[in-house]
Amino acid sequence: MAVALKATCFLQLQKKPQDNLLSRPSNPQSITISARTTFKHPMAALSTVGLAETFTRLRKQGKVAFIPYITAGDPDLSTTAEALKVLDSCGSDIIELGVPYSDPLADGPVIQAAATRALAKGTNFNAIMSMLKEVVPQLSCPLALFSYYNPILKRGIEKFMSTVKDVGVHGLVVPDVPLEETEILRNEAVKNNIELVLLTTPTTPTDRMKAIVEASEGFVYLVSSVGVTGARASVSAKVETLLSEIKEATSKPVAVGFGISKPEHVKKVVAWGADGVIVGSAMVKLLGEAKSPEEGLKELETLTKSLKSALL
Ligand SMILES: O=P(O)(O)OC[C@@H](O)[C@@H](O)c1c[nH]c2ccccc12
Repeated sequence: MAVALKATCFLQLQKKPQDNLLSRPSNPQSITISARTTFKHPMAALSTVGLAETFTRLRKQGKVAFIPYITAGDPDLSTTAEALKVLDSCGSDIIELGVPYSDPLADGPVIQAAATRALAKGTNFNAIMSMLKEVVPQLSCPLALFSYYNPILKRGIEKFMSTVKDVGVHGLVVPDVPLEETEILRNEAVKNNIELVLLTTPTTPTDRMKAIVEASEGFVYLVSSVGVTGARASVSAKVETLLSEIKEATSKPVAVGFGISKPEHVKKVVAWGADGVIVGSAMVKLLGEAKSPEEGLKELETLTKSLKSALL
């Protein structure tokens, strides 16, 4: 609703731009437009809101963030572009987009297979960036890029960060960067106004968890269970304790991922106090294993709506 309201306000302001550029809109909910503002796309101004700000807005509304993950280029990049729009229009609050990698150590069979298919199709970082340059201005929710550490080092941290920023990405998740090396990554991320999200797990020692939540930007990613990504029959009850321990250490929002694939999983994690729920493998499976891209997109929409409705 809030996004629709803001979009409506924004579109109203758009009606006669020459009248609105300098006037102060009467409705305090409307966005104040300065003479310097240039309009790329009616929703473009909305996508300038980052991860932390998104959580702040949702917290004020008493809402929990719905955060889907998909692998770029699976089944192909044009379907990825459409999937981002579907996920956005179905009410995703943040979207995680994975850069396919040949050695995805933290991923289970579903996302590993997606990465293999995407790489086999020739998906590469530059092609993903070109796609995002077109698609991000059409999204109303922020994007968090998912990449393993090695491709970032190979491209050069500075170059990687500035390229990602240029296409309008707000966040970055690097699941395999050692905490000791996040400082370098964080410095470059901050320079480019990118929010570097760090992960804590059920086996992370308390002191290390505290250092992670202290350094994490945007939100804290709580990995719900040991092992790799993949839909589970149920979400570990340990998440409840882990969430309260983290919330004692920080007021930053905490989103839970790994294994979440059904509405009942979402309800449980919300009841335990999560600020966001992350769903990856269940989404990736639908997109990558469907008979056609169109069918995959339809199934993606159905699953997103059913999981999102569990949040309301
Ligand atoms: O796939 P799952 O079990 O729904 O978990 C989310 C996960 O896919 C996504 O956040 C993710 C994709 N690749 C990762 C690697 C490490 C940690 C997390 C991830």
